[in-house]
Amino acid sequence: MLRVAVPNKGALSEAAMSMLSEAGYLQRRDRKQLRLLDEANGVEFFYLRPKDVAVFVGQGIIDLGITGRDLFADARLGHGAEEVMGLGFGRSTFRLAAPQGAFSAPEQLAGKRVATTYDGLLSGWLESAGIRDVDVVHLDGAVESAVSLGVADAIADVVETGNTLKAAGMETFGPSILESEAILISSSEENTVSNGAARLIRRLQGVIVARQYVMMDYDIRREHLESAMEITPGLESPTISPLADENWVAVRSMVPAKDTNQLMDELYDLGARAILVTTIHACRV
Ligand SMILES: Nc1ncnc2c1ncn2[C@@H]1O[C@H](COP(=O)(O)OP(=O)(O)OP(=O)(O)O)[C@@H](O)[C@H]1O
Ligand SMILES: O=P(O)(O)OC[C@H]1O[C@H](OP(=O)(O)OP(=O)(O)O)[C@H](O)[C@@H]1O
Ligand SMILES: [Mg+2]
Repeated sequence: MLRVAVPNKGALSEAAMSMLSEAGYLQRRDRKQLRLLDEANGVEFFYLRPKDVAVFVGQGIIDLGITGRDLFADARLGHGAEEVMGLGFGRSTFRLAAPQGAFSAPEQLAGKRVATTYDGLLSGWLESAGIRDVDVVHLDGAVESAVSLGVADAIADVVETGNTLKAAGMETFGPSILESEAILISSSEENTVSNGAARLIRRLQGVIVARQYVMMDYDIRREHLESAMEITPGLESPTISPLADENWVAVRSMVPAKDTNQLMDELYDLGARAILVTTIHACRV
């Protein structure tokens, strides 16, 4: 039986469960439920603290898990587990921040105190950046208050909209330490090719593609077909069907959802007509 860890609370929990539901797996209804057996799919789900997911998968107790790339890096597992793929939700950036004007470069942190919830991630980055003698202060949350309360000179934290930092009168400085999103991790490479795991990975890939692509249909005169196919090359290659009027063909192609309007404008300018866009409910790529 494949064992899969899912965040039980926090920023990633709901989105992780709805992605698994979309992929055809049973998910818990009760927020207090700690495990759930999906017998039909041969998977047992364990609902764990997102920070602990990496630990269980790293020790091989659980085969696959969903967590944040920043949380995974923070666990500093070395070869214990590996990232299989990004899941396209829970995006954030891990940044240094301090009161406006206090610091302009991370090198200035030598000899200073930096508060964070992610000490493993921060210490690893400071080491690799060659910034020594930084006092990393561990806090469990509300890190933005650390400077005004006098326990630190700067902080390192998750930034999504930047509203929390702004409200605390702080600004980011230095480079982005990590671009994070929800990821699928695996306890070993062999594990990802076992029957149940390979199927779960394929299903999640299908959900990601169904969310990122739409289906575009249009009619175009034959002489413009080649240029049109350059605009909508599709995943493999577009489907071309004959029309009753033999000067025209119908084209069907998957295109990135975010480019929809731009592509419709380009196709229209080329002479395409009856341009239709439909969402993809599910797919296997
Ligand atoms: N706005 C956000 N705030 C916090 N975490 C976010 C945000 N957007 C995305 N994430 C991601 O969610 C994960 C943090 O999950 P976690 O459950 O620890 O969040 P949390 O809301 O801080 O939970 P808690 O504070 O209860 O520990 C990280 O991978 C982080 O990058
Ligand atoms: O850039 P923003 O969109 O403002 O989001 C980032 C903030 O959200 C998270 O805090 P959370 O609400 O999880 O509280 P916590 O610090 O107590 O964990 C994170 O730690 C930042 O404080
Ligand atoms: Mg938090």
